[in-house]
Amino acid sequence: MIKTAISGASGKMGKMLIEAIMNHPEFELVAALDHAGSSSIGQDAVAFLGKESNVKITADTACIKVSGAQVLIDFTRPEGTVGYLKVCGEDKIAMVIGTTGFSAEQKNLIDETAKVIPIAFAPNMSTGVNVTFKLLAEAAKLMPDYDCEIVEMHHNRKVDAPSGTAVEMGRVIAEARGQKLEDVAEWTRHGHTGPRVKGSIGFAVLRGGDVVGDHRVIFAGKGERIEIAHLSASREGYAQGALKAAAFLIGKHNGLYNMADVLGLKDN
Ligand SMILES: NC(=O)C1=CN([C@@H]2O[C@H](COP(=O)(O)OP(=O)(O)OC[C@H]3O[C@@H](n4cnc5c(N)ncnc54)[C@H](OP(=O)(O)O)[C@@H]3O)[C@@H](O)[C@H]2O)C=CC1
Ligand SMILES: O=C(O)C1=N[C@H](C(=O)O)C[C@H](O)C1
Repeated sequence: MIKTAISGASGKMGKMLIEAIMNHPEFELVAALDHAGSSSIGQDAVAFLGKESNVKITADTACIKVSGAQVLIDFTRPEGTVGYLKVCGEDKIAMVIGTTGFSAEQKNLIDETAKVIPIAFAPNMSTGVNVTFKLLAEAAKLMPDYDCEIVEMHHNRKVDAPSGTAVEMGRVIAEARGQKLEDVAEWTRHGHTGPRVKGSIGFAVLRGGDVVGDHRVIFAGKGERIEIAHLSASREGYAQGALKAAAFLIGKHNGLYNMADVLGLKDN
């Protein structure tokens, strides 16, 4: 059994992960965390499923080690992840990080912590999105002159934009074209923008309702367009991917891994 701790236990992904663990024969929930101000502190971690367990949601990060957790799965906020990185780095506990919206400095901290523990870090843990990254790299190479635009839509509670997935799609496309995303990204357009900058990658962000996560990449050329889209109908795929990542980390050397490593999608 893989002894697993979940942070952000009362969040949308936290609950999805706890449910996935309860239904998985190889995983055991040993700790559930949330931030000190959360109204969930002290509640049974599986109460939302109408069940009872001996795991109560706590803000006390010491419980990760005390519970015997082998891995912490974190879907929270960057500032929360930073705190958990410190604890897991000190206590030598592997981490799966699904949180998005990190600054360059915070990403650097993930890189540094991966020198002392194994970390799987990905803005999207679904198989479909990670296969889509590969399709996008191929499309970008085959259509170097096509205008590329990335459109994403998410629910009205999402706090970071563009989504981590959309940014990663942009990075994959830019790198396939031998560019750096920061050099070619058009993050927003408003007012008299002038004509489209050749070679740029444009982003459009939509927010509304309970949309789980839609990503559409458009390659537009003369008289034609190719669109590659991924649509999530539930969070199940993200949770199952995170459990695959957690299982992958057990026994792995320190280092930073992504879902291509976990799913065996790396080019040889
Ligand atoms: N990699 C992937 O496949 C996916 C990534 N994500 C990312 O995961 C993250 C969480 O998404 P989601 O579950 O939808 O978000 P939610 O807001 O539903 O859940 C986040 C959880 O983290 C808690 N939290 C907030 N601030 C902190 C903090 N400083 N320290 C610790 N915990 C904190 C929240 O508490 P409270 O509710 O009290 O604020 C809540 O319990 C986002 O960054 C999202 O983009 C989401 C889906 C898939
Ligand atoms: O916040 C979300 O909901 C999601 N966040 C991730 C992202 O920013 O890419 C993954 C997915 O799109 C859902």
